[in-house]
Amino acid sequence: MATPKKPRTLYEKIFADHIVAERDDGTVLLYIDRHLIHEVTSPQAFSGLASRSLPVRQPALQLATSDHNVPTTPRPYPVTPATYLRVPASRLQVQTLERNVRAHNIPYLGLNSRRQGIVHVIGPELGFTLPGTTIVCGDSHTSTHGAFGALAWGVGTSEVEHVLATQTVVVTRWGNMRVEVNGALAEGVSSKDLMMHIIGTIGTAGGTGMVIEFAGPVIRKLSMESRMALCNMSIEAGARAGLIAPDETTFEYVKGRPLAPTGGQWEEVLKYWEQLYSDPGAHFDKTVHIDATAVMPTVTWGTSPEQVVSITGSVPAPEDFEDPVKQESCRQALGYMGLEAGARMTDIAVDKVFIGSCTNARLEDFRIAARILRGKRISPNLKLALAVPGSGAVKRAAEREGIDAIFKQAGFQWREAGCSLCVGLNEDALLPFERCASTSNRNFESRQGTAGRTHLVSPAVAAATAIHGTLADVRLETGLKPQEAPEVIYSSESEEYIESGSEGGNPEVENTDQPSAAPVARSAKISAYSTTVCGSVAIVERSNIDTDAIFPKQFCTTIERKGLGDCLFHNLRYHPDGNPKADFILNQKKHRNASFLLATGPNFGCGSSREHAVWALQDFGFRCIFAPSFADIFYNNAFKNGLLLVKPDAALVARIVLSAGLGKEIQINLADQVVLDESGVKIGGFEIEERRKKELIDGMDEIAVTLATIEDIEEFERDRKAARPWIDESVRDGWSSKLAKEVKGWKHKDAQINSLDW
Ligand SMILES: CC(C)[C@@](O)(CC(=O)O)C(=O)O
Ligand code: SF4
Repeated sequence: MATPKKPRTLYEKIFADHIVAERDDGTVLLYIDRHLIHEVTSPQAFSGLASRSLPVRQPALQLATSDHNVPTTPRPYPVTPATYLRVPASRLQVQTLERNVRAHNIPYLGLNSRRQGIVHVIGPELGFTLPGTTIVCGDSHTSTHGAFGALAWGVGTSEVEHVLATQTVVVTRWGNMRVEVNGALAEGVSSKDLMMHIIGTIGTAGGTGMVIEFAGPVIRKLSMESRMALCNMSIEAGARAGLIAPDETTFEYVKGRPLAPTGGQWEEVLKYWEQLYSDPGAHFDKTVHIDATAVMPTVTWGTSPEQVVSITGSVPAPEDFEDPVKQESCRQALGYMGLEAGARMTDIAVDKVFIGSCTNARLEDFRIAARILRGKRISPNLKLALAVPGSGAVKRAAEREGIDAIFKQAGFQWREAGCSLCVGLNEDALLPFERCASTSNRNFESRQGTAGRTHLVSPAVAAATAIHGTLADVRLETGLKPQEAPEVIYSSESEEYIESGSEGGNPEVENTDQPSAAPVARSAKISAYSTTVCGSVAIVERSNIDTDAIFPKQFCTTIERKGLGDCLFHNLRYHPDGNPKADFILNQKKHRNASFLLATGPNFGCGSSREHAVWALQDFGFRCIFAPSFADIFYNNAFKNGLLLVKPDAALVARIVLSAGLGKEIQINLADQVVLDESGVKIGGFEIEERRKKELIDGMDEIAVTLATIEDIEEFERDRKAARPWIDESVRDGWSSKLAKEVKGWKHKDAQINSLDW
């Protein structure tokens, strides 16, 4: 009798189908079916490839677009980046991408394409995103694509280079987390509110090291667009990826999309996709139960996506939190946001309203907002109400329905597609101290503009807010009676919702005692870490130090990876006039050459995948960062560049703080895993995965290691072609026939989708 198969989670199933090789060091080489590329996180990867004279292994499995830097003002077609992009750095970044995609024959939807848009909006729209596939992008919101039952996650630029060269990435196995949502969402409450409620419940590090599968009756009822908004913000909960098992809603959405399988292959594919669910009895390391009925329109009051409150609530006070770290974060956030504890959310006046971003710039979002805006005018106190569709396709579809007219009549500006005010890399940005209700995903300090203040909201709340000029309860606007639910207090991780699995444990550190791989011939090693490192320690008393704080967005337009030290903590370090802030630690003479940074709060490096944060820390001179915990993408990025990250225990923190307080230096010896005081006396030890330690000490070149076993990839590609031919064929057919025809019919046909000669 055959032994029954161990029940597997959806994540485990997709993962298993993409294993190219399991390495002795516990890592897995995973095949990537789809790679999305944008202009901000790819230039350094392409230069890396060029310096090795390597080709892109699978051009047809890439999809590139320019989205972050592009102006959203009217486009004078045919658009020439040289004149349309007025900011030189942005122009250079877009032109660099265009040069790279041309050189490597990568499908590209640029400014002249009617399908150009935010990378996470166009992937699904085109049918590039398919259930059961693995998808990566140098962008943390790649989690969006998990809405289709695709294993999709954000990677850093080093990994982008690895994917371009090998169509694989090196990963460790992540944990399984299930967020089960029961009850029902009330009217006026969206998946965005639900996700902010979840983040408020589990915290911004609640999903660290985990893939979150969203399940339960509420999820099943959500449209694909709402599922995308939900999965999009999984990264704001710290998760590696968000996942929803595909179902009829998914298949319906995918069917007929230009790059989706067609004909007889569709039936074949469905058979495979219908197996994509977590088996009954599959093990989850952690399960969170959410009662959707308790969710109200939810908004953020602070500078971290976990700092949420329902729209009927008020701004909390530091004393409302038990945890001293949270108290301090609250104090800092209130100061930054210019808010008084106790103020009612609906009394907070805003200067700007933004409906857009990869979270909420899809047709459904604009339909919902239009229903509220119809026949109304925005409040006179608003300086700007901005509607930025996520893609050209969303824009045209909305225009066909007359949605643009409703927005314009209400006083909104109706723009061309792009990331826009989500990150303000183009000209759409907040001025200092301006307050914005934004449907985007990050309320980090200075994210939307230096010293700008962001409140994250749903599209419905954004529309109601635009009308009132203050944050507004959309349910009152639409005549809905707010449900009588007790207010949820998001004071600390609400343990009663969370159930731990029987095995539990930290997935990142599993397999640490595996032997390491034998050294392989290397060509471009990262810096070795073979000797004791000494230096002074700079202490930053903050939690959730996000990569927007470490490397502010205005510098993300660089195509360099060197010389970024001056950008480090720029907004905290310098006044807007460029003068250093005397009280910031790195401006104090003794810390200008600091080698160590100690963050006292958890979740260092959360948020964006920008590897620039690591490059800047290193360029400043930091060799090691101490923090209670790190966000996953940052953790990977750091080690891939040779930056040591250490999670010290409380005793070691105390000793380091003591040394720093006395103005003394410390030393770290990685080989022995010890921290020493200035005179060489041990003040503590630390844990580190064996493989990470070895890589740092020996130096490593991951691409060379993978290329040394290229036969494994070739073999996997042969097997994959036999077992799941649709994965490649659907994109090849789509690009060369359906989309090619469409591009020909398009009057601005100059070079939008590269001529692909497959
Ligand atoms: C590239 C960058 C601006 C980014 O899109 C990257 C990311 O989220 O990983 C962001 O939103 O911070
Ligand atoms: S989070 Fe904002 S900047 Fe990043 S991809 Fe999404 S829309 Fe663009």
